[in-house]
Amino acid sequence: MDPQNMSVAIEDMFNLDFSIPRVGTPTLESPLKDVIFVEDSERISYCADPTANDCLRAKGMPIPAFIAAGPRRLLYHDAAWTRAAIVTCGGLCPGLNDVIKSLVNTLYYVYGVDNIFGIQYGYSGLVPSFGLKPISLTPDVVDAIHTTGGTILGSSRGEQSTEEIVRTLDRLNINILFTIGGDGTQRGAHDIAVELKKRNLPISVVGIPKTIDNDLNFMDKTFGFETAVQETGPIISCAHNEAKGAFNGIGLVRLMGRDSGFIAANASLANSLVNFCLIPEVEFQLRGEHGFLEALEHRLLRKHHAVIVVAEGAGQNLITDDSAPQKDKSGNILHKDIGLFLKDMIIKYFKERKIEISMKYFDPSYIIRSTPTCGMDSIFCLNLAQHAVHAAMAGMTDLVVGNWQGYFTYVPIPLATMARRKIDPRGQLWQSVLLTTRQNQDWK
Ligand SMILES: Nc1ncnc2c1ncn2[C@@H]1O[C@H](COP(=O)(O)OP(=O)(O)O)[C@@H](O)[C@H]1O
Ligand SMILES: O=P(O)(O)OC[C@H]1O[C@](O)(COP(=O)(O)O)[C@@H](O)[C@@H]1O
Ligand SMILES: [Mg+2]
Repeated sequence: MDPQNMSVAIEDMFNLDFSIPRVGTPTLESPLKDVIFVEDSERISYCADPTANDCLRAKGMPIPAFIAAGPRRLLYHDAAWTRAAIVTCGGLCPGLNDVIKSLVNTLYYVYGVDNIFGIQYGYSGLVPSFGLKPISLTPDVVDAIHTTGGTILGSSRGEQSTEEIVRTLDRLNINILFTIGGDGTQRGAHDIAVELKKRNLPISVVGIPKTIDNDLNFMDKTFGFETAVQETGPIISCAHNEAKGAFNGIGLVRLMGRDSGFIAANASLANSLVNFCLIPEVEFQLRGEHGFLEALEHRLLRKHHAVIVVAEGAGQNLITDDSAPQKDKSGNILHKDIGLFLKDMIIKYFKERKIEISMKYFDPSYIIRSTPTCGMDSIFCLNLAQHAVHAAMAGMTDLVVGNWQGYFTYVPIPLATMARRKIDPRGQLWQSVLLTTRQNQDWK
């Protein structure tokens, strides 16, 4: 089993439905030549261990497995008549433009779809009262967009009426909607797919999962994550330089990670200059024998410098101000700022102890997420988009493209969004962070 994935209990795995719905029966011969078509019966097992699967088989139990991604021999949508729309929602993430470009190129060059529309500013672009007209997308328009960060379509948060979105898709004669976004976006995409089914409208809704926090379920990684980790390199290096450049220097770096600390944990491994990594999944105390501040003091006495990486969702239980919890327009809880809180607490603690320190604080969150992708991530975006187009043309709907143990998969949206993926404190990733930072050496 995935040692990092605590979110879905193994006993619940057997009750899950891995099948992907279709908007209709595919009957059209695919125009693709010289490719290896994938049958719907081809599966990617959830559990990589063949012995475990044999055990399940022997007991007559179902083997949890994803439908394999890839081109289908028979299509539902007729390329000549197909009108496809692409929307990007939620926060920015490296790779949005790579995905848009690859969707357009695959639709246009591989399948021959030449009516492709970009929906502006997220789901608001599908609500007429916002007055945002779809823009026409061609290979020429998207030619070099992968070299810039952000999204050429714009994005947004905030609730929009599913009925209105569906009415717009119907009025625009859209056959396929590609939704590039995180858990919120894909929940919205599922609502759209349900409403389309209710109205008997054969429009495929296919998601490409975006989350810089890497917290979507049933996928090993999401696009942009690798770039985000890479982008932390120069910043952590600067924090280290600042920390070493002064007696008792402290470099404190706050990274994104609302509820899951994957960026912070992986950044601590990729840049093994980090001495303390704090994540939402592992609670800690500030003061007392087992407190973080005592541990930091212990470290400073030994080495006279320290680099701390804190994920934005870490230590929320420590911030006990009376202000009401805040939410963003999409209903996501806005965490209190653990970075600034820790900075103040550290300064106060050492002042009380009359120990001179030099505190340097870094918050690179928006710098990291608005950059273009790095090499492997660009390839990942390209592949995700190609598989999204294969699924859509075959008439599949209500799915996101995933990647599981190196294989591309089609994941039903309700599965991908049923729970948030988090770091298992007993799993290999966190254990490796502890071995690398050796933070428990100071932190008893
Ligand atoms: N539970 C939900 N059901 C339907 N739509 C949702 C839901 N949560 C968010 N959305 C919509 O999806 C869009 C993006 O959601 P958001 O949470 O901001 O970003 P992300 O997709 O990155 O999680 C917003 O327009 C939001 O209204
Ligand atoms: O400031 P914004 O635009 O609301 O976005 C910030 C949030 O977006 C996130 O990056 C999550 O976005 P993802 O959907 O990409 O996972 C959080 O880590 C962060 O709190
Ligand atoms: Mg989200």
